Amino acid sequence: MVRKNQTLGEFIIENQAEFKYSSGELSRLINAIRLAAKVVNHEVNKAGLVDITGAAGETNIQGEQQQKLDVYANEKFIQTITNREIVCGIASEENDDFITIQGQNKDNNNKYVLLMDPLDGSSNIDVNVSVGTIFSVYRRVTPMGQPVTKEDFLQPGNQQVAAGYIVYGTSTMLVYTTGHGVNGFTLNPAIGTYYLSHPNMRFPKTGNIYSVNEGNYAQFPQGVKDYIKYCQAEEGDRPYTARYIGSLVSDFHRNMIKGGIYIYPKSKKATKGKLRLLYECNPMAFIAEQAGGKASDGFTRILDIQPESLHERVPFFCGSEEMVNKAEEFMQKAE
Ligand SMILES: O=P(O)(O)OC[C@H]1O[C@](O)(COP(=O)(O)O)[C@@H](O)[C@@H]1O
Ligand SMILES: [Mg+2]
Ligand SMILES: [Mg+2]
Repeated sequence: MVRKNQTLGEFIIENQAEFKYSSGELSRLINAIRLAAKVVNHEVNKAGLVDITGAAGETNIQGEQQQKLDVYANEKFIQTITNREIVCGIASEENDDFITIQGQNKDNNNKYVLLMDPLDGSSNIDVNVSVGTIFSVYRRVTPMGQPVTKEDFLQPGNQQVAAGYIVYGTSTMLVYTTGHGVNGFTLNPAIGTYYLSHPNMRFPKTGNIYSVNEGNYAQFPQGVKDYIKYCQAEEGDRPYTARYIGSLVSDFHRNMIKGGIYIYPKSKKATKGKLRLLYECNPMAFIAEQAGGKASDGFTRILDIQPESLHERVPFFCGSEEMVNKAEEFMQKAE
């Protein structure tokens, strides 16, 4: 049941009651994510002060320089969720391999695995531009009691039981779905409580915003070049407006509210695109579809792609349904 300004805690409890067989584990997991996000939010708000600025000095498996806030957020989410024994495994952008979580009695009786991008939009941390956290949850496929395996993480996105993101922007919001629509909660920092500020979020069917890093234009596939030219043409309701923050979460959030499309295509330097299927594209695609939007790699529905490795990348076209359809049309035509 949805009531405006309901707190996130109330929403979780009231919505769990709707699922007769629910054991409360997913609710406890969302609660733990809510808590970890508050801790990380506190540090994000200090970005710019010496101790939290700049590189951490390590390179992650993506070959990217880890920022101090990448490492901090990763540790806080893993710690908060491990301490509460709610999942049997965690995979993160910042960890080479998945982590097995055992209960106090060394058992493996938790049924969910969590995949996450602890800090999204890392290039924006030190320049005071909004960043985020992205998460995705699956039921394990291996039998209870056994340690998790890669198979528990390499599930197609259409098997997700929950997905969401936190955007640390002008305000801090937690937006998530459990497959029954998308709801957004804004944090009141004075009292540390999230309130339901955006019930039942929906992507407008179309819009006039396109988000793509045009600096890579020369390297883009012909279909993407043609679609960008289409967006810029002086015809009908075009030209559209170009908006690109460089934080997937923030660009997605704006486009979900105003109507728009975000594209991170493959290019000569990024032959598979840049974004990671498991903890960036799958969760955002699940949210997009639950909000009436669409997500593909230009041809195939993101949620139907069978993952092969933890950190694999895919091209990403996501946003208002009619705009993604149009972009796909150009991709197919240029094939
Ligand atoms: O600077 P580029 O190549 O446009 O890439 C920006 C994209 O990369 C990302 O920063 C990748 O995410 P991380 O910051 O989590 O690595 C996205 O948030 C963003 O949309
Ligand atoms: Mg990211
Ligand atoms: Mg990241």
